[in-house]
Amino acid sequence: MDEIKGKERPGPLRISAKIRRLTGRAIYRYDMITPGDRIAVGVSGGKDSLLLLHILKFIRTYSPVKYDLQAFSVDMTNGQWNPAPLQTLCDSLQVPLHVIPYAIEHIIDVKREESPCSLCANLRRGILNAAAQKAGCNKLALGHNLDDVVETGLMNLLRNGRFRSFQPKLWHDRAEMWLIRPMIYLSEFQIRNELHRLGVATFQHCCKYGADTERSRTKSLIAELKPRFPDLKQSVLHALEHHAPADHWTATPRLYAGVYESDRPVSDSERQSDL
Ligand SMILES: Nc1ncnc2c1ncn2[C@@H]1O[C@H](COP(=O)(O)OP(=O)(O)OP(=O)(O)O)[C@@H](O)[C@H]1O
Repeated sequence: MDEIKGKERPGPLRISAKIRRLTGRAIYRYDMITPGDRIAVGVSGGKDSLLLLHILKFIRTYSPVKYDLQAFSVDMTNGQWNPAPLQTLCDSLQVPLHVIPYAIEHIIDVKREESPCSLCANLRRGILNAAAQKAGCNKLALGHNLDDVVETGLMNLLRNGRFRSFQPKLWHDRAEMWLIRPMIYLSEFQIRNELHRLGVATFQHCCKYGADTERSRTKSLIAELKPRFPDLKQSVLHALEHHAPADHWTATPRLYAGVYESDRPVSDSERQSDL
């Protein structure tokens, strides 16, 4: 159980103006939602995705753009996680819930994976895409927040030498599905505060790999830097959104052994940079 405690209340909760504004900005700027969308929300029972579900449900009550919502939860323990609290919440919001049991933890254990978070996220995405497509959805909404954006950007920069983070909106060819991330402008702090204010409890099972990962180490690094660079997260976000072509270093293309330097094959580690 997460530390946020509270009680469930029926119906959509009234989301604060600031949270609505920041979510609305992301949705508008990246054209995330259009009339008639059938949106699958990936819900883990954790803080981000629970707030995302509440936000999308609430926005729907007043937005002229009408869309359908369904919740999808991958049970990574393959049946040992209790989905009852999530079911109760979804019933109160009148959002259909699909629980998909899958032995992701077992797969990670067996593979002795070096970067379990990356494998887990990829497996989960595939499972969610397939389930959402089967249920007739055309978009999958995930609860990545501003901290996730910044951590991913810095991890890629420091580990892979490329400054990039995940996209706010992305087309998945194989699943024929849009992936949208409406919470990219919300910090973890704002999300926790909003859940406290709303009195929403979280009920995510704990990941045994969560404590010591590349992401948790990057989080600590950002916390260390924060006193010296109070605007660090906004600066990283700004850099991602305003990368100017004029900032590129444009080398003169040269042939090496018949291959242009710019056409050289991309290595595996570079390819895995979308953590
Ligand atoms: N087991 C799951 N089932 C369905 N969707 C999931 C699951 N785990 C994560 N997601 C989706 O992917 C997003 C990013 O996952 P991540 O592992 O980064 O979780 P997180 O930052 O802890 O988010 P949350 O607080 O929602 O668990 C989540 O916000 C959620 O939308």
